[in-house]
Amino acid sequence: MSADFTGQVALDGPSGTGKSSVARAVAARLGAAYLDTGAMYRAATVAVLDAGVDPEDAEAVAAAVAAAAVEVGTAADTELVQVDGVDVAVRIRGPEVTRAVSAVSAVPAVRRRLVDQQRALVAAADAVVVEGRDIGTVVLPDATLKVYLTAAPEARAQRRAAQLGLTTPDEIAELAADLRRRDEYDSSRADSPLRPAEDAVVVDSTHLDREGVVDRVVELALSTVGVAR
Ligand SMILES: Nc1ncnc2c1ncn2[C@@H]1O[C@H](COP(=O)(O)OP(=O)(O)O)[C@@H](O)[C@H]1O
Ligand SMILES: Nc1ccn([C@@H]2O[C@H](COP(=O)(O)OP(=O)(O)O)[C@@H](O)[C@H]2O)c(=O)n1
Repeated sequence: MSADFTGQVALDGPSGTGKSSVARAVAARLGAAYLDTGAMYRAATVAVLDAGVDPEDAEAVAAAVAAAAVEVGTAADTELVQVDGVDVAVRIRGPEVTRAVSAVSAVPAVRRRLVDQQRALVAAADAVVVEGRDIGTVVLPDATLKVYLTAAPEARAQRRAAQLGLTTPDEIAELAADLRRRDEYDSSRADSPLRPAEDAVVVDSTHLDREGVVDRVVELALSTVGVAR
């Protein structure tokens, strides 16, 4: 049994490496809460699009996000994502939001607002798994365990295509291009770029199945139990 883990697991990495599915399963195994910070940036993007704002207009983006109430749940077995009380759990995964989310999440005022919210949610939990891009580097620099998930670009594109039910070569090429564009945007932005924390354990999931990655992260988390930090 693994009920005795307390603390925070930070799980970072680029798109399609398995963060969401692994983080949820690890949280369930550890009896921990789960926080999907990408869902928060996606929900903020819904607010920006609904306000009719250009996602590249940083000032207008910051104002639109400041005026919206973004709410996410922290249970591993349900997905609650709301903007101003409206359920957007399905909409945040659509192509319109995916295209605009990197521009919205590069705006420092947006990040400050959501990071404050993320830290408050984390503080309310004895044990929590938090996934994103900057959890180990910025949001929780003292996390109990930091894992950085990687996978070969082809594997990531294939997984995402299967998840979205895309089959034609054109659709898959467009998706691979979108992953490259977001990798580049997220890694090169000035505020909180995507990169592994110095003390993160890097796990390459290219040749591991999902359960293999979950086992590895749970094992790493349990190895921290009883270890003073
Ligand atoms: N190790 C793995 N091998 C194969 N497929 C995986 C693996 N990990 C996750 N997946 C699948 O890949 C897709 C993308 O995973 P997801 O957790 O959404 O990634 P991320 O949150 O990093 O974007 C999902 O359909 C998921 O079930
Ligand atoms: N902690 C985080 C999480 C996500 N993001 C941004 O939000 C976008 C969507 O995150 P996500 O985790 O839902 O993306 P996928 O990996 O599911 O495609 C990323 O491409 C980043 O631009 C971020 O900047 N910081």
